[in-house]
Amino acid sequence: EPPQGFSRLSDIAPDIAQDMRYAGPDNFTGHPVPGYDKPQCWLRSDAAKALAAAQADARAHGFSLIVYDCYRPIRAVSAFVDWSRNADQSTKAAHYPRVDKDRLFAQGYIAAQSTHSTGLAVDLGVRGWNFGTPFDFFDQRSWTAGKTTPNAHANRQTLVALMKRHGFTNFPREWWHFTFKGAENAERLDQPIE
Ligand SMILES: C[C@@H](N)C(=O)N[C@H](C)C(=O)O
Ligand SMILES: [Zn+2]
Repeated sequence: EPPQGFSRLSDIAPDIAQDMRYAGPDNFTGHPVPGYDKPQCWLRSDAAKALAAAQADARAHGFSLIVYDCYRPIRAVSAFVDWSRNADQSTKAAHYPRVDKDRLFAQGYIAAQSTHSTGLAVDLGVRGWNFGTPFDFFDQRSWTAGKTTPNAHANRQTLVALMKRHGFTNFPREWWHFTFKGAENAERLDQPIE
């Protein structure tokens, strides 16, 4: 069960697609991440309701959201730190071709104290849209205002504007990462998603 004050996004917004990357091997570590025992999006209920409103807004404009990560247990963040210090480079080409993996935290692409652990951050895109780079491609080309095609730039701007209308702020180094109001000072949790 989600912690007190949290909801399963599937209960609040069942038509938002979920591709929970850290629950399986298709992520920058190349393995399922500790703490993600089920491929479910959990969020603080206020953020989940705001995301449901964003999805209704998106639908009214002819598109639909897909989430990649929501609440992230602290143990998962610890696993990311351990991964950044090990010698495995198998995901470098797909996820961090121009950054040393042990610099990903210092460069801001992964947080050692993540707002995801509060349940007030979400990584997402739009079904069928091209954003110029894939989710979790840690590179200047993924910066929201970074160099990309006109279409991808327009898609990023549309997503940022949509999310802003519903209380979410984009992280300028990752077009996919958004935080809801209050995320910086909220409690971080370690309950696994199970
Ligand atoms: C790792 C990436 N998906 C992400 O969420 N990055 C931010 C900075 C975080 O780890 O909180
Ligand atoms: Zn994120």
